[in-house]
Amino acid sequence: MSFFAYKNGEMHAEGVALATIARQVGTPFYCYSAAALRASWQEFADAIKGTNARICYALKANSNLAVIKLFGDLGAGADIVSVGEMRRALAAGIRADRIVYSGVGKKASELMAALEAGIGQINVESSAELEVLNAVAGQLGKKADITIRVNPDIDAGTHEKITTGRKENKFGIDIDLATEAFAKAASLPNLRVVGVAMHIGSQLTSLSPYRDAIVRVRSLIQELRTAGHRIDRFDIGGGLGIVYADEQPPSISDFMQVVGKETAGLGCELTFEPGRRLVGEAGVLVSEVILVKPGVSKTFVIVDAAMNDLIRPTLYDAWHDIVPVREPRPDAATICCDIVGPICESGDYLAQNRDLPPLSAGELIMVRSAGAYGAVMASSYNSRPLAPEVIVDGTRFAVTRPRPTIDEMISTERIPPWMVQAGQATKG
Ligand SMILES: Cc1ncc(COP(=O)(O)O)c(C=O)c1O
Ligand SMILES: N[C@@H](CCCC[NH3+])C(=O)O
Repeated sequence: MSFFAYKNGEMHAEGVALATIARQVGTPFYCYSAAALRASWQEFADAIKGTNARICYALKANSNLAVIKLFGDLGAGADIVSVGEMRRALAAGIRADRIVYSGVGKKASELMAALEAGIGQINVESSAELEVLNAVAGQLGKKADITIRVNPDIDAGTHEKITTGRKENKFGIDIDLATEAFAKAASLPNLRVVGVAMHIGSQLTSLSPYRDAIVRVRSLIQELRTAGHRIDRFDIGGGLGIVYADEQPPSISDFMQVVGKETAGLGCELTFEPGRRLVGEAGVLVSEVILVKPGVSKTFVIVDAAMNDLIRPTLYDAWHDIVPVREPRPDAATICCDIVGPICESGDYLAQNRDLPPLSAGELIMVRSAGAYGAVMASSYNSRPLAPEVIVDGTRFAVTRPRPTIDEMISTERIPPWMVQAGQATKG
């Protein structure tokens, strides 16, 4: 079921026409469907029913407070990678003990903030981090519950910039060095090892890398137990893919079956950290055509969303489906065009060589599957205000993060006093 569909010739998010939102909020804007978010959550919830497993939503995919709150209310914990994300999870009402803190480079000050807040699990990724965390926990008179994230050296078969489980990637401790790390952790008085973690990459469309990685980590768990370590939790990470073009990602229930089969008999509580799969298809980016520029070799449709709003096309050569907000006639001719933004970079495009019905200035377009790694990766390059975020729920909609004004963007900056004085002197 699509939560973004044409009704009466106009693209709607659930019961709200995108053109209505555009009139009120301006363009570009991100729009999320609450029903779509609930539906993707439900798929996970159904698949883990009756098992010893929990879902910690990976905030990095979309850290909009309303989105986090929606999942939190449905029972999600959170997977965070910074104190900023921790603050967001807590502000949205997720209990600290349901938060897992991942990340390859946590600073002592961040670890301290996490322990002070009572974060439930810290996934440690290096021997150096074990020592720092032990020292910080000691200062606070606390014992930190940790897992050690291992790097199982498995090719996830995804884009090279978002694969994380090969030994040449910076993440986790090499599985071959893991026993040493666990022994070290056990010797540190302020740490309590509760399990093992992995995360092999993002936008995975095949289950075999998960299977292969779990098989490796499973034998590690058995070895660790033989060596006397208590391993109660197995954090599988996130990574499940979504549809951008014609991918066929596995269903959540097939994924859970594979995980269930490969972890059977281990007696571990499982943690899943899905991000993209929960939010990706539940969000779109809406933009207005500024002008159309026919060229000698191609036609450029210049829109008011740019690489600063959605960086995925230029960063990962990612393909996002783009459709006009006003439904084209079924027999409408198409033209091949590049959909580009106003930024001063040739890499500023949302799509290249795309066949679309002819578009004209003032028309709206919708970029699909933009709910994950869209707004969170936006910048204000070229001093462009961050696009606002809107959530639709049935026939209601609300702006959850407004567009900042230019004044708000520049008002926190300061010109050093000596420059102000020098300027006055020059003028004088
Ligand atoms: C440790 C960890 N967990 C979870 C995720 C979420 O990944 P995804 O959005 O692909 O589900 C990531 C990002 O890839 C991650 O680094
Ligand atoms: N930012 C990436 C995903 C990175 C996953 C984080 N470890 C994307 O847009 O596909």
